[in-house]
Amino acid sequence: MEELLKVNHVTMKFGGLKAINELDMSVSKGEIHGLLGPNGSGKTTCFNVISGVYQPTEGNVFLEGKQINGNERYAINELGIARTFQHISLFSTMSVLENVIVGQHCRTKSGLVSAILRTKKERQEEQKMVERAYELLDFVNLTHRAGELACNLPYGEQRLLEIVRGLASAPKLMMLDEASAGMNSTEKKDLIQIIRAISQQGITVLMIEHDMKLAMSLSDEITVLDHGSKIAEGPPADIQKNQQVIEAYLGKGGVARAK
Ligand SMILES: Nc1ncnc2c1ncn2[C@@H]1O[C@H](COP(=O)(O)OP(=O)(O)OP(=O)(O)O)[C@@H](O)[C@H]1O
Repeated sequence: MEELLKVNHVTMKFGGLKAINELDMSVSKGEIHGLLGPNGSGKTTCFNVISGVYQPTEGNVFLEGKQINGNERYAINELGIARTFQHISLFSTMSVLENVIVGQHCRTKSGLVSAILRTKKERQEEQKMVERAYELLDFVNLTHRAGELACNLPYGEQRLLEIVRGLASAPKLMMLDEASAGMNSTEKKDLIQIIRAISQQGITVLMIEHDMKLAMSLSDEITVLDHGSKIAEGPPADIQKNQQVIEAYLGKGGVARAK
């Protein structure tokens, strides 16, 4: 399959700590790729490097063969990468609809002058953005919440709103950082359908996930980190029986006890 994202020999140091250590990872176009690993193994740092929150200490990140590290976050979003955050990061005092409209910002064409003068072109574009925002809200069954403040939504719906805000930028790659965290089992079932539907739209998904069942059932490919290094990669069936992965999660003592 054609490669969409390439993480090439990336190291990310914080002082003396190597949060990521010479990581190579490849995500193919169209796949759902799980990024797993125990707490503190470097998953979120990896997301932060890919999305431009951090510049890697060493190595490079490529999207469709083009180097993207060195760019600002907004530029990386414009190039086609959207993400959600482990700790929900919405514009909490804006409405649900406004949050999705803001997400489309990097795809708007009208410049500052037309925005101030509110030209016909600008009004038409605004109308299109509202229509598209409603379509996206409908996609995650949040249309009825459009006028509410984002901060008033229940936790699970805030997570969905973060996803559609990301989708609003029409990404090639959607990165989900623990999208199912704090969701109940019904919400998780809905989330699984939503992630599959995102993938069916041709958007590649890279997701950090602590719910093993969810990660194993959704992912086409999985990369596992431990202490900042890649310890395994492959399809879920291989990962589930990989001894190094089992030890990373359970510890050697835990493996012995489980036997
Ligand atoms: N900005 C930072 N400054 C210093 N250390 C950091 C920073 N960000 C992450 N770290 C450290 O890097 C290591 C990897 O953290 P990271 O959050 O990437 O792990 P994770 O796999 O996402 O963990 P979790 O599953 O608990 O979210 C940890 O030891 C963490 O304390």
